Amino acid sequence: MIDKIKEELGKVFYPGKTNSVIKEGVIGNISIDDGVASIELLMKEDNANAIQILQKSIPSAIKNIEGVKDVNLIINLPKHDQEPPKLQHIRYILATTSGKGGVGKSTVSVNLAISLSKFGYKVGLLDADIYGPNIPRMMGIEGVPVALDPKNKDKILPIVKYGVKIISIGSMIPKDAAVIWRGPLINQVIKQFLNDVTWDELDFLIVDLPPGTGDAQLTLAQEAKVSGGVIVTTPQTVALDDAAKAYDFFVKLKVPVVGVIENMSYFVCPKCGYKADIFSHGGGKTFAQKVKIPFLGEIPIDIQIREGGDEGSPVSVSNPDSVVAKAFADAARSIIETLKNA
Ligand SMILES: Nc1ncnc2c1ncn2[C@@H]1O[C@H](COP(=O)(O)OP(=O)(O)OP(=O)(O)O)[C@@H](O)[C@H]1O
Repeated sequence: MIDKIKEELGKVFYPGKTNSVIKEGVIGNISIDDGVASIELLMKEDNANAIQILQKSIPSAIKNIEGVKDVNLIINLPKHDQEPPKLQHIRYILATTSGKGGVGKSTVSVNLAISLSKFGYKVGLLDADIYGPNIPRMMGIEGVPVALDPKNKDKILPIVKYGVKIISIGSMIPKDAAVIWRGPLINQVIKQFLNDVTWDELDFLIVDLPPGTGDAQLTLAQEAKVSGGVIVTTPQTVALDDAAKAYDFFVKLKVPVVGVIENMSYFVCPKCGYKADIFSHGGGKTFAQKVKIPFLGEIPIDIQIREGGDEGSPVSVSNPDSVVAKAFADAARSIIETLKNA
């Protein structure tokens, strides 16, 4: 069967090249165990676009071979001799990510940032979701333009709201403008947001990454030493499958993962108190236990969260004593503990 797999892989083009993945030399070990074909992908370049294409094209090329029930693609990124630099003025960089979109990653980022700021820490929030920058709306700074730093015209001043210093591409482009970003531009924006913003001294910089395993993740991990990755997921299987991929990518990028947070974990009817597990329940905790990382808690589906996000007044500000605001604060506390013990 392995010969047949090799034959099929010989027909899969390496993205942007005229050679197959076999000829490009990016296929490592191939094995079969109980119908699951494990294929090692030995990337020679940090090319998130190529990885994303191959994550689809390789499994689809071999999944119809007789006897193949499933495909497990093991991605190896190229080795970098140099460690990413530690940004001296920032004590901890936290990166929030999710496998799937719309699971509440930005909601978690803003509420963690506000919780940390309320504990007395100096906090920055970098919106690296270049394709869908939601942070300005959620933090109530939509339409507020960024300004150059009068003390250093090469730098941009972050916008301060709820005690958090914020930078987002959403503050630099007209609202509703559709932006087409290619990999190198995304890299450039993230580099500039890290280095050309007057953050001053920060205890925490929270980086809200786009969903998935793309250029933003790669660039961040190369440009700065990330202290901890936070995975946000909803409890249903499709979201958890993608969360596992996001976790795997952090591991490949040598980003220590400080925990998983299960958002939209359950719903309690405000009228009758009935608890419904709309998207199932508990998968985030099970996943955290499986890969041995801290579980940061369950955030219920709550109308205050959605309203707070839409109105630019996150629940940690508008209703700090609510169950959900306390859950975000508890998650922030767990992260601090993990970082202190690292
Ligand atoms: N626990 C929750 N209860 C109710 N609404 C929520 C909850 N979490 C998030 N939402 C709402 O769901 C929507 C998506 O959330 P959010 O933008 O945080 O997701 P995301 O994962 O960052 O999405 P994207 O894929 O755009 O990056 C928002 O309207 C938000 O207010």
